[in-house]
Amino acid sequence: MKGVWTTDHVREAENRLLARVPDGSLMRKAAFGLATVALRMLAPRVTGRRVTLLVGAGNNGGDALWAGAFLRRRGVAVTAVLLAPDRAHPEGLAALRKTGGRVITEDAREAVRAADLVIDGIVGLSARGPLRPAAAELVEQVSAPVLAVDLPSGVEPDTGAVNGPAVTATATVTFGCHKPVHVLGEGAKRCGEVHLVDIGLRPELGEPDITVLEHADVGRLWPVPGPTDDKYTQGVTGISAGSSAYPGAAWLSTGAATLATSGMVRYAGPAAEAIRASWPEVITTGSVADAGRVQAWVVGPGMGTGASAKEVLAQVLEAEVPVCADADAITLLAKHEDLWDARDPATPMVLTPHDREFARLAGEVGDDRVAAALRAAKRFGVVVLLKGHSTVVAAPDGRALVNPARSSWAATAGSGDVLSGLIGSLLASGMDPWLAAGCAAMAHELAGELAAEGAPIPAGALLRQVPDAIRVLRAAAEPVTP
Ligand SMILES: NC(=O)C1=CN([C@@H]2O[C@H](COP(=O)(O)OP(=O)(O)OC[C@H]3O[C@@H](n4cnc5c(N)ncnc54)[C@H](OP(=O)(O)O)[C@@H]3O)[C@@H](O)[C@H]2O)[C@@H](O)CC1
Ligand SMILES: Nc1ncnc2c1ncn2[C@@H]1O[C@H](COP(=O)(O)OP(=O)(O)O)[C@@H](O)[C@H]1O
Ligand SMILES: [K+]
Repeated sequence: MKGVWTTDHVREAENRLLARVPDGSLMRKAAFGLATVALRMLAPRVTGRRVTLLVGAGNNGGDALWAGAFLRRRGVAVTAVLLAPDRAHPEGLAALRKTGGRVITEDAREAVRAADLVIDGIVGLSARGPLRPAAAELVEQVSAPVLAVDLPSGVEPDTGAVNGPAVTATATVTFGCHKPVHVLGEGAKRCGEVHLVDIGLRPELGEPDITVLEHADVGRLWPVPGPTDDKYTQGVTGISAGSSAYPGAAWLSTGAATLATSGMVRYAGPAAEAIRASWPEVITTGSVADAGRVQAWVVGPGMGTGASAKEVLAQVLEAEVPVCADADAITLLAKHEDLWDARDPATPMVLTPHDREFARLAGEVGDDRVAAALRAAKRFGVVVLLKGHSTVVAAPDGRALVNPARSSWAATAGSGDVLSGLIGSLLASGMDPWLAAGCAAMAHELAGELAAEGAPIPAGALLRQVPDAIRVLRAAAEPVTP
């Protein structure tokens, strides 16, 4: 598991650390790490290569200037462009000048265009809003790879939102810990590869604000049958989905539950015949009332939002087993407040809205997706999985998890139906609902990537890769044998 801390918490931790280490030592440590990555990006030839530093008013610029001094010692030709000449970090500037670095304050376009590598030290943790015009104009001239200091300037550090001109980095070097910008939304894409430099901050940081699961975590958590298990002990998943208009949603969701865990899947609804034909191992019935016992329900995909769908949803909620409510079930819950009364608040529930469904339920998502999901989770007393390129999973107790996608191939019609089936099967196994949603999000994204191999895919292809995704996750959890 990887932890992520908000800028407020990073700053508090930094202040505690700064109070007990010699002046300037943290910045030099950070800058040395930055220079090391810069050298790797310039390799194999380093001497004589041209690095241009874009230097802003604060410590982010200070990091860039100190890194410039380290690069000078390795024979790199370094030019610093000072965007706020009167406020450039004095010690960093002195160090760069001492090593023979060039410093300019105007006519910087040529230095930017001619660079083999540009280091973005415009703004870091204190950034607010997009790049200002002078910086934006220079950044537009860049054609070389960009190494961002702490974060790509112009991106909001705590949300990853991009609301105007911002740097797109080839790589980002961050210090002490990951921050939200590195895992959330557009910002995460703008970071490129993120390198973490240890500056001794970890002991000063408390519990992370956001958790990012890794393959090995999910591989360890994925339920597998043991010697004493049978088809019932592993949890039976119930799927209440589909309609005559959308039988495909039922097929995708049921298929995902069938492939995700051993045990048993029951389907209840109008697509029973189609389900039986392609998933013969699924026990099918026409209605939730006739379905028999399940340990978790998935409800919503393609079920419609009319009176009969509302009735079905109420039956599912009254069953007092964990529920994953997706798609039309979310719209129904937003439309009919009385549906919430059917639910025992102590029974786990996962809602899986995309942005428009979220808006119906809890208002516009806005820039801060983690805060929005946490707010809704608390208000409704449920786990909220907010879909997107970075999937956010928030629990009512304040836990937040982010699954940043490495590609966007999963953004295809019906892929959300697959996700709901995965979540349902993990809930049926008894997994904590917050983890169930997080593990499912990772398996889903990985299945999409395995299926796509560089070309668009339908949701059915993503579904077929679920077993391979689970294999990859489980393999990551295996101890390495020498
Ligand atoms: N503390 C530590 O121990 C360590 C810290 N470290 C480093 O310090 C960095 C944080 O440094 P910091 O706090 O000095 O602020 P920083 O982000 O450089 O901003 C400076 C000023 O920029 C301005 N500005 C704001 N928005 C802007 C925009 N959109 N476009 C243009 N300008 C904008 C605004 O000033 P304004 O012009 O508004 O007066 C703001 O005050 C951190 O990211 C890491 O790199 C490392 O060395 C490790 C040890
Ligand atoms: N840009 C994106 N990058 C990666 N994954 C995405 C992106 N957009 C959507 N997804 C994922 O694709 C799925 C789409 O779900 P949803 O919108 O409910 O589709 P549908 O209702 O057609 O099944 C979700 O798992 C979501 O997280
Ligand atoms: K930066």
